Amino acid sequence: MRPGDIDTFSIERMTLQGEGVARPGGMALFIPECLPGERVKARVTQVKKNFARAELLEVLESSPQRVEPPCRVFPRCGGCQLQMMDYATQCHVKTEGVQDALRRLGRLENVPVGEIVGAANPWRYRNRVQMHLRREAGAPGKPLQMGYYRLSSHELVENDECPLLPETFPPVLKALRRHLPDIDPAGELPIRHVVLKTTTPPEGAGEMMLILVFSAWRSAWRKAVGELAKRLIGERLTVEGHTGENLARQRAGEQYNLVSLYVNVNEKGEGEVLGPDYPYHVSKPGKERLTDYLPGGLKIEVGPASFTQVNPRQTEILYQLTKEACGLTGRETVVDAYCGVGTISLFLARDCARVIGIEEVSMAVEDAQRNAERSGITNAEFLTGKVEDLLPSLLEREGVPDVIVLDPPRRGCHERVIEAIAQAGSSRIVYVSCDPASLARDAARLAAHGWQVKRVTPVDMFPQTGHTEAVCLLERGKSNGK
Ligand SMILES: C[S@@+](CC[C@H](N)C(=O)[O-])C[C@H]1O[C@@H](n2cnc3c(N)ncnc32)[C@H](O)[C@@H]1O
Repeated sequence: MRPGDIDTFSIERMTLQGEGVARPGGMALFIPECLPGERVKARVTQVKKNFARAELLEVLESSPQRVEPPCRVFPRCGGCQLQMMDYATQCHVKTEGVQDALRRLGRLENVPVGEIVGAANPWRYRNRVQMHLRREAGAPGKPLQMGYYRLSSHELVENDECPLLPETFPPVLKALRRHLPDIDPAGELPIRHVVLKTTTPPEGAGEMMLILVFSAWRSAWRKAVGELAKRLIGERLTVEGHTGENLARQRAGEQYNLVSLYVNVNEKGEGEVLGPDYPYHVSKPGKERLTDYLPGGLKIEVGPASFTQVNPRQTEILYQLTKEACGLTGRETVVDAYCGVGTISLFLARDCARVIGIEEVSMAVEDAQRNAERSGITNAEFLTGKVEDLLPSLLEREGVPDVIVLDPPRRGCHERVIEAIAQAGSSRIVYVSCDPASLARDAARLAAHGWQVKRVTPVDMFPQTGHTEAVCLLERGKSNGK
C-alpha cells in the first residue's frame, strides 16, 4: 500500500473518532466517515509502520445505520465525528469504545461496562461554545470571520447555525458579526476567540455571558468594548461597579438575554482558549455571574473562568449516577477532587457528613463557596490549588475520607494523585471521566495498587461527537489487571 493508491475496502469496526477501520493485508487502515459493514472506495493518504490512513471517495455499499448529516459543514468543522450514523448506533459505538479502551489500553479484564445512557434529545444540548475569530487589521469594511477550526488545522469553518447549539446562540453571534466591525472598523482590537455561555432555568430562556478573548490588552480599548457591550446587551448596565440608567441603547429587535460581557486576555498563541486575566467587564446590575440550576433545586453562580458541564440534561443523569456510586448513608466524609464550581460537592452534601472540594481555578472556588452559602449548605468546604499538590497533605492532615470523587479534565489524574490515593484506605473511588483512554490508564494504575473496577456506566454527554463521559466505581479488592 502506498500514498495515492485508490482501492475498495470493507469496514470492520469504528473508532470513537468516527473513523472506520479496514484491514487490508492485516494492516489497520483508518478511513473517516465510514460505518462498520460498509464497502467503500478510498484513496490512501498516509502509510506508517503499523497503520495507514485514507480519505473516503465513495460509499459503494452503505450501512442501514447511515443517515444524512443535518449540518451543512459536517465533517469539515471538526466538532462532530458521528453525524453520519443514527443515534442508536452512535450509542452502541460509544459503549464499545469504552469497553475497548479498558481492555486494550488499561489491560483490564472482566470490567462490567453498562450500556451508555443516551440523551433524550441528541441536538441543541450545548450550553457553551468557543469560536475562533479573525479580522484583517487595516481592512475597513471587511467582515469578520468566526467559526470552528477544521480538524487538525487552523482553517476557519464558519457556521453560526451549529445544530448542537441552543436557538438563542445564533442571534448573539450574528449581532457580534454586525456590531464589531462598526465599533472597530480598522480591525485593531486583537480578539482571537469568543466564548458564549448560557444557563438552563427550569422554565424559559437562560441568561447568557459573552467572553471576548484578546491576545493583548490596553486600557485605551475599554471605550470600544464598552460601546460594543451597550449595543449587544442594551438596557441598564454596570460598568465596573457603576450602574448607569439608560446608559445603553436598546437592542433593536434582537431576541436574547445577554447579561454580561467580559474581556479575557490570553497572550499565549497555543493551548487553552481562555487566559488567566479578566481586565474589564460590563454587565447588567447584579449579573456579573450567571445563575444556573442544578438537580435537587440547587442554584449555582457561574463566573467567566468557571467550568460547568456542557450538557445540562445529561448532567442530571451523570450526577445521579455519581451519587449512587458513592453509596452514601449520611455519615461519610467525601473528597470531591477537581470540583469546578462545587456542583458535585453540593449535590452530595445533603447525603453525607462532610464534603471537601479541591479546584485549581480560584474564581471557581469563590463561586463554589458562594454557591454553598446561598444553598444553606454548611458541611462543604473548598480548597484552591492543584489536586496533586493538595490531596497528599489533606489525606495526612484530615485522615482518609470514605469516598474520593475524581472528575479530572481529559488528560486524567497526575501520577501524584494516584500515588496518594493508592496509600489511602478509602472505601470507594468514584471516577467521573470525560476520556475513556485516560480513565483506562488511571484505572489500570489504581488496579496495580489493589483497587478493583466494580462497574463503569458511560453517559452520552456529547451526542454527534466521538466524546464519551463515564462514571467508574472502584473498591479495594481483587484487581481486574492482567
Ligand atoms: C471536568 S471538570 C469537572 C468540574 C466539576 N466536577 C463539574 O462537574 O462541573 C475538571 C475541573 O478540574 C479543574 N482542574 C484541572 N486540572 C486541575 C488540577 N490539576 N487540580 C485541580 N483542579 C484542576 C478544572 O479547572 C475543572 O474545573
